[in-house]
Amino acid sequence: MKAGFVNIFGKPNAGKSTLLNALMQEKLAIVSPKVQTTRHRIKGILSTGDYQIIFSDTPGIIDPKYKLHEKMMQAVKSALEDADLALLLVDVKDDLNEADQIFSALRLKVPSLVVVNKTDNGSKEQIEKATTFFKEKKYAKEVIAVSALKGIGVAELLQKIVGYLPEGEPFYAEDEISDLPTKFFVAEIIREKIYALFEEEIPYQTTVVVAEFKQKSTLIKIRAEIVVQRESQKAIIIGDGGKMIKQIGSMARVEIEKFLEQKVFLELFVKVRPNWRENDLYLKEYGY
Ligand SMILES: Nc1nc2c(ncn2[C@@H]2O[C@H](COP(=O)(O)OP(=O)(O)OP(=O)(O)O)[C@@H](O)[C@H]2O)c(=O)[nH]1
Repeated sequence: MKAGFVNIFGKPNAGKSTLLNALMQEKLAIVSPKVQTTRHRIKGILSTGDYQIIFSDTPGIIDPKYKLHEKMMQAVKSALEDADLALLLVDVKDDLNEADQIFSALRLKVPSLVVVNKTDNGSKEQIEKATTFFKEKKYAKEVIAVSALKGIGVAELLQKIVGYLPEGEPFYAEDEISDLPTKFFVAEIIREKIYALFEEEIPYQTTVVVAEFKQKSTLIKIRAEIVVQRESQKAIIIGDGGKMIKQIGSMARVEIEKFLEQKVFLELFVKVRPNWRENDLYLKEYGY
């Protein structure tokens, strides 16, 4: 039996969450075309009869600009210290030198595999160039090209990962897929819909908290709060005659029901918490 911890690093938008979901064959991490969608370390636990891998998706590596960013980077740093293997993810079209600088600066002590992602989106030459480039780097044990989105190369990557895991007993029960509470995933699904429905700034000003999660006879009643920084943002989230918040609610409900495999009654409220991104108490309350 093999068991170990694998952490996924990379710049915002490299496709870390998509790769985690592809490896897990389950949607755990939310995905959006906007950068900095992931704010926490999300663990996905993949168990078979032969191995258990505990994957951890990290927020993209960035320079902290506000306190929420600092918390996000602490999540990256804490991930550096506790893995058996690191996956360094890079978009095939990214600036390779810049990615190299970021990966070198991590000073990883654990073995790492460079994963060149989005091969469906790159030419043969680009894929080869990126692969050759990273093969020469000291920190790269191996370089693997994948498309997380299309699932190309993901099974091969999984095989390689297992090869680097230490022998050991599983850390979690076989039916656990994450160490994060269900409430967290529900809030994340709602947050994903906000990323999908709103332009530029709104998603970054917003967080979601599940205030109530109750099993009633035939359904689960969920009350969630969408937290924004200003009244004007509240008005945008609600929309004309409540149009937008209804849309968030109906999109999120469909997906939450799929995730929980149960009928859900979802109530959404918007709360204004001035400057929550800079406030330690709020950040703590919202799980950062
Ligand atoms: N074409 C293509 N797009 C991909 C692939 N993997 C991810 N994407 C897209 O890239 C965007 C970012 O993907 P995410 O998985 O959210 O990226 P991330 O690295 O977790 O991003 P952060 O949360 O900002 O750190 C999304 O629009 C994905 O659909 C891929 O293999 N091919």
